[in-house]
Amino acid sequence: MNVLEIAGLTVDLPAESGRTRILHGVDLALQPGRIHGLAGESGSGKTMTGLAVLGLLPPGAATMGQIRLGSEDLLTLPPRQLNALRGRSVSMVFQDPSTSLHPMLSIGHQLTDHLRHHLKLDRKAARRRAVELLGQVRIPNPEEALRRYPHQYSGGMRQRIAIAIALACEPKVLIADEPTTALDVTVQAGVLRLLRRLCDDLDLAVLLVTHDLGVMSAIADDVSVMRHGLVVETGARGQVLTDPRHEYTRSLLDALPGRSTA
Ligand SMILES: Nc1ncnc2c1ncn2[C@@H]1O[C@H](COP(=O)(O)OP(=O)(O)OP(=O)(O)O)[C@@H](O)[C@H]1O
Repeated sequence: MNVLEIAGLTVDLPAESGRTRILHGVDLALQPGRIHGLAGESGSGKTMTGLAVLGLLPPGAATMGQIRLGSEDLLTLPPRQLNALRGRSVSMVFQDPSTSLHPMLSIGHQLTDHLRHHLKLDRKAARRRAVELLGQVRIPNPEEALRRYPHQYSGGMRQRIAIAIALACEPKVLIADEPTTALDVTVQAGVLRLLRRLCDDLDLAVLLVTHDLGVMSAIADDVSVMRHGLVVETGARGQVLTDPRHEYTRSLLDALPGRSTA
């Protein structure tokens, strides 16, 4: 069963000479408890696909197609309803956790604000839930962490905290856009394992945007490959990464060091 279904998504952005089409009819389906990797070269439209789901495309963007979440088409929802949905049913983790965490506010402040705003929890309940969330993403001493500030944590820990905030409202869908790209290689594996565990435990549907096929082969269940604003190949990870059908996927794999599908 698909929790999120993107069908024929096109996105036009304003350009000097009128409009430029950056997505040309993207099809993509996410299932609960599965990580769907979205690969492709820089500029192929991976990030724009994620932003379209969240209704966060650049100003002046025009869309066609459908993004179905349950019975709703996110592309036709009025802004207020889309706002309510964002961060609740669908949430996002970005490459650089310092862009999603406020440097001047304590971790507790940021987490409880989010919980009180979206879930209308009282102070005590929000605090309890915040401690639980920090434990879930394996932040040591969650009670104490509430009083600390983002700069007191390493990049990997900050990304875990950003993931905790993204999960605060128990979303059905998590979009993770290059979540480990800014991290040390040694820390990357831990964050990927965390995403895997959360996906399994919470039955989350995860869209993992990454240009790194190594990351993809480590944790994705399904893989889609984008090129020039289109998904050119979709399938189970094993099939796409070992027996690609599309020539472009083959060329991406052949470009990996020490690897050839020929
Ligand atoms: N704010 C913007 N205004 C206009 N065009 C944009 C904007 N942001 C991105 N684009 C264009 O949209 C296309 C898709 O970009 P997108 O960021 O989705 O690619 P990507 O696959 O995520 O690449 P990367 O791996 O480099 O992040 C590119 O051609 C890009 O130049």
